[in-house]
Amino acid sequence: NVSQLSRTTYDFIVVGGGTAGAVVASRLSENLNFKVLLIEAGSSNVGVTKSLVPGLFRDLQKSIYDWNYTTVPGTGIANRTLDYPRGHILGGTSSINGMAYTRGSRDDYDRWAQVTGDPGWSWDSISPYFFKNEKFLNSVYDGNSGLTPVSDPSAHGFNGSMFTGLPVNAMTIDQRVIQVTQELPSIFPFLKDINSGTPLGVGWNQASIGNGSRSSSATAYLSIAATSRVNLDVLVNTKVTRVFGTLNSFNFVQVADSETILKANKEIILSAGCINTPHILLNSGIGDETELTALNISKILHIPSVGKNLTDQPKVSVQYSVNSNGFWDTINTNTTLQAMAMSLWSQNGTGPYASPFSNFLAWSRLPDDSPVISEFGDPSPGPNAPHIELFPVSASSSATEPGLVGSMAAILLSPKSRGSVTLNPEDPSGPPAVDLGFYTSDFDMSAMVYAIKLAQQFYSAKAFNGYILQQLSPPPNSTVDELKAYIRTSTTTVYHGVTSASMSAKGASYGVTDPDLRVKGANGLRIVDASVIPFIPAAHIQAPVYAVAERASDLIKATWS
Ligand SMILES: Cc1cc2nc3c(=O)[nH]c(=O)nc-3n(C[C@H](O)[C@H](O)[C@H](O)COP(=O)(O)OP(=O)(O)OC[C@H]3O[C@@H](n4cnc5c(N)ncnc54)[C@H](O)[C@@H]3O)c2cc1C
Repeated sequence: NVSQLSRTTYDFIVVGGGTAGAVVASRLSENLNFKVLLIEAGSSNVGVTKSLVPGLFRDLQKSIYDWNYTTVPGTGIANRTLDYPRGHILGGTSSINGMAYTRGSRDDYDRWAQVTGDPGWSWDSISPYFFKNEKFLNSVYDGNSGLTPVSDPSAHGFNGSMFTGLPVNAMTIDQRVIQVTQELPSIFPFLKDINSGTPLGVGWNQASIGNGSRSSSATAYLSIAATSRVNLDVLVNTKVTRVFGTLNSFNFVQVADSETILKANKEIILSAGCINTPHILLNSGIGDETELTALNISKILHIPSVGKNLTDQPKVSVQYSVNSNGFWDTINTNTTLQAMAMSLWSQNGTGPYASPFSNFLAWSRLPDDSPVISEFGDPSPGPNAPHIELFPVSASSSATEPGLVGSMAAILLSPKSRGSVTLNPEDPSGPPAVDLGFYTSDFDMSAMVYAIKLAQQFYSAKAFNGYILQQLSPPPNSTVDELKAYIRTSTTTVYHGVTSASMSAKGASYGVTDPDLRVKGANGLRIVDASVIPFIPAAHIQAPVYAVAERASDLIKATWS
């Protein structure tokens, strides 16, 4: 609580104790001369058991641990709205996410370096930060099929902060997935390690789970730092409403429901995530001047890119009836099994609840001679980067429709479409308008049609004979137009929003921060979270965010040491 703080002036104030913010606060407070304040709008993660149990991660959505955003109706998705969860708890979205831990391709980061003019963002430069983030655990897989999940040890850190590892529970289709890589190696080659920098093929999933429990930025970076360092204060249940100061020294923070103004002598670091960081900036008068004026917000800095270019990856599911109960559906439909799973997890972190949603991820590129690329161009950063991700799940894509169903999620990793975060004119300080812009680019729609066909190819391998009975949705033999209609009416998202306050090259006429993540034109204000990512990587986003936060911490320390 603000009134309990022993001081109101710090060296650094980190706004948002989420994935990135917890890392930055923890790393900065390693220097005992720095007084650091971390402000989180949500509650503490301590005692929130559901956040620790991997198999219960969906229960955190639409709870008090979620900001509960909803997108605006999307023209490309049949005017539907989508839920847009964001973590409202220490650890932020890393405390509620699906825990897949993937870095993307080396080409993704080399493009970041190229567009920002900073070689420090290249794959070779940022890789040490991936290693610094992770403590890869050798886990034991419980399958009796003779399979052993594999990874490449040279691609991993073993002494970092956050637990990562391979699957521990055998799932119904594991053996068949491996058979697909043997049967169709030219389309679905086996990939030894999904985090090697060249993620093309089918590999064992890696997740931010250790000893059966979720590892979040709060459990990994804050639990020890916050309790043992007198130079780090953590405020929870405290919402920052705006930041202000002079352009030479942007160093004051205002919070809701308090008269107290907090001051950062050195820097304010905004880590409120891809929706709330632009929301705070806009409410602070940093954004497009015309749009701010229309909302009666005094312009402090004209930066038109604030809230623009929001990028996310659309997801569609292909569903099948299958002849045996899948791993998750068996549990999701049976309360006795659920109680047993919880009991096993509570005793020693084992059992089905110690698992993420899928044991495999598959990545693929559109062929070089694809008509989709010749017609619309190639938005991917290079030949090592997949356009499509598939993850096969031995369950329905929706926990609310369980049964004898298997599904394949098809994700477009390299969308061309862009959305936005804008203030609600009726209530600028209330929830912003989140527009994902899905399928406003024709590339995305055509690439998603290809992705569905790729998913069908996967499950039509002989390896699935005797398991897959019938394609349920989209209807088998759908025409391209029917597939497009299915895509529009069933697309959801993987919640990987980035780029809403992007970094760009020094002196660039677009972008919000310089490559060192300082807001252009405002001394003392930095952004460190998913918003600054200049192009979405072919990845689930937490590992990239962790690497950004680790590097940013070093940049900030170097500035002030
Ligand atoms: C349901 C779901 C599943 C996902 N699954 C995966 C997955 O399996 N793998 C993966 O890699 N990624 C996944 N993601 C995405 C990934 O977790 C996020 O992209 C990433 O964690 C974002 O990190 P961040 O630091 O930018 O923001 P966050 O982690 O969201 O941190 C922002 C923090 O700031 C706080 N905050 C916001 N506004 C204020 C304010 N005004 N005042 C004070 N505090 C504030 C928030 O409460 C939050 O704690 C998933 C996301 C969701 C929603």
